[in-house]
Amino acid sequence: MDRQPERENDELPSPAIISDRVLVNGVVTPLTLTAEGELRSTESGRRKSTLAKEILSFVVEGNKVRVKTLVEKGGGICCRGSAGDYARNDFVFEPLSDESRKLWSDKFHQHLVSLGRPKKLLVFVNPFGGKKTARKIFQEEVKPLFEDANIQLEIQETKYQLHAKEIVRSMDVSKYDGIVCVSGDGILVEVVNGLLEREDWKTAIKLPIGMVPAGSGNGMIKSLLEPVGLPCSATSATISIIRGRTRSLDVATISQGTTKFFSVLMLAWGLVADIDIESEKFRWMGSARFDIYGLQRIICLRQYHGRILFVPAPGFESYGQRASCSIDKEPSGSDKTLVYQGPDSKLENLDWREMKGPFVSVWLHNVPWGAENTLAAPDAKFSDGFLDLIVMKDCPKLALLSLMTKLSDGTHVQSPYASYLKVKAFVLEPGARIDEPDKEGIIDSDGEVLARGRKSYKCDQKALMSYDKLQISVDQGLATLFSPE
Ligand SMILES: Nc1ncnc2c1ncn2[C@@H]1O[C@H](COP(=O)(O)OP(=O)(O)OP(=O)(O)O)[C@@H](O)[C@H]1O
Repeated sequence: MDRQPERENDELPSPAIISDRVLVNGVVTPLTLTAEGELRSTESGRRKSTLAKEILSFVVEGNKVRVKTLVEKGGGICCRGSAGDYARNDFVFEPLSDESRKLWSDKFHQHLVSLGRPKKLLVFVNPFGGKKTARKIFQEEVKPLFEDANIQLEIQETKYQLHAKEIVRSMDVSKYDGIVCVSGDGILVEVVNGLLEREDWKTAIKLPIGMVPAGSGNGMIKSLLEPVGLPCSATSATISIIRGRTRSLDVATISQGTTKFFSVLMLAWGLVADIDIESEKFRWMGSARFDIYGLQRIICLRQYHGRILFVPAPGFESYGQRASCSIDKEPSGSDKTLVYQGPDSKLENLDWREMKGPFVSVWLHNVPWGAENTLAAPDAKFSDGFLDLIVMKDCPKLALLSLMTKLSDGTHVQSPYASYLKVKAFVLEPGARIDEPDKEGIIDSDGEVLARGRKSYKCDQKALMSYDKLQISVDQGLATLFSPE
């Protein structure tokens, strides 16, 4: 049976920027550049086919015009309509006259300028992150796309821990339209902390940050790409950066006295922190280390004394009990007041609630995905001004095991053993282990160990904070990310 010619666009047509008859492979073909940036060929005004979803750049080569474009991967009849990944493709055509060539060239130029794409980016590549493939990913998948889009790059490989933060703290931010991290989430956190430790942090933190997944924890980019149906791939991430769309991101300030850490992903204490950090010793297992060590931690389950206090978001006021004591006023920033000190909110005046231990796990999340396979906080939003809090108190081991398997689709938060709520501010008062009271735990934020308690894993190593009370408040939409939408 004859297949009818495919009508790609039964939806409302996008207006044309330019429509003209041109030569394609020696055949006169009607060609249209739409306002949405698609290149289409149109025959008899009826049959349409999309030749390119997006234009990266163009060059005039003699009589011909070469357009560097993106096409939907596997596009065509079988994959039509799926929000798939993209592939690079060159499309060459020959306008029928000099005037026509000039017109096409002007229209392409105007179109590309109108998109407001970044022109110059500082790119961090962490050759050490994840499976140590960042350099290869950058060279083979990322750099060619940026080059095709005529985006100027300044490339900086990170040479040691906190190298990216050091550079960001003193760089000339006015030279760039954004910072790109070809890494895991660790470099993103360094960049945010570096920007907020500058005297000009108010403007610096508005510089858009882009992520290209090349680490073992790629929670931020997964959180950006997954909701729009894009795969968590270097190509999708790079295209999102080229397009130049941005969204704002909440930043949480974790403080202990005058010591501060700025977090964009999560804070964990108890089971999740113990698995995250202590499983390091099984690094050779790859990502299986979390499952294997997780299993061990559940079989020999630890519970911790302690207390959490929180300011619930509207609608979550029934969680916990009214706080039995007031919150101390934060010490003001002493001699370092030039750098960012956290949000201005007067925490001591808010309506605090509390939960008392023992706790199995306390987990705060800023964005939905903690890693590519962990939908930690399915309701988390990038800039709602709240953190999602997941608390596990007493929980049978079998139920905990089944919860572990639900992390991949986020249904663990529906468990009767989990409390899942949104908070505006939070205080953690971590205590000792129930079974061995001379031992304490670990507090982990964005993959960094913030505090190591007495006799905890690698407790002889220095950490930023002590295993003691710490306070968290959220600054709504403080940072900016390159985003697919
Ligand atoms: N050249 C380097 N050598 C060692 N460490 C580095 C180097 N460059 C950066 N780092 C550190 O590597 C850490 C992890 O980086 P990143 O987030 O890119 O990878 P990851 O694989 O997701 O992290 P992890 O392996 O810790 O889970 C960062 O905290 C950063 O400070």
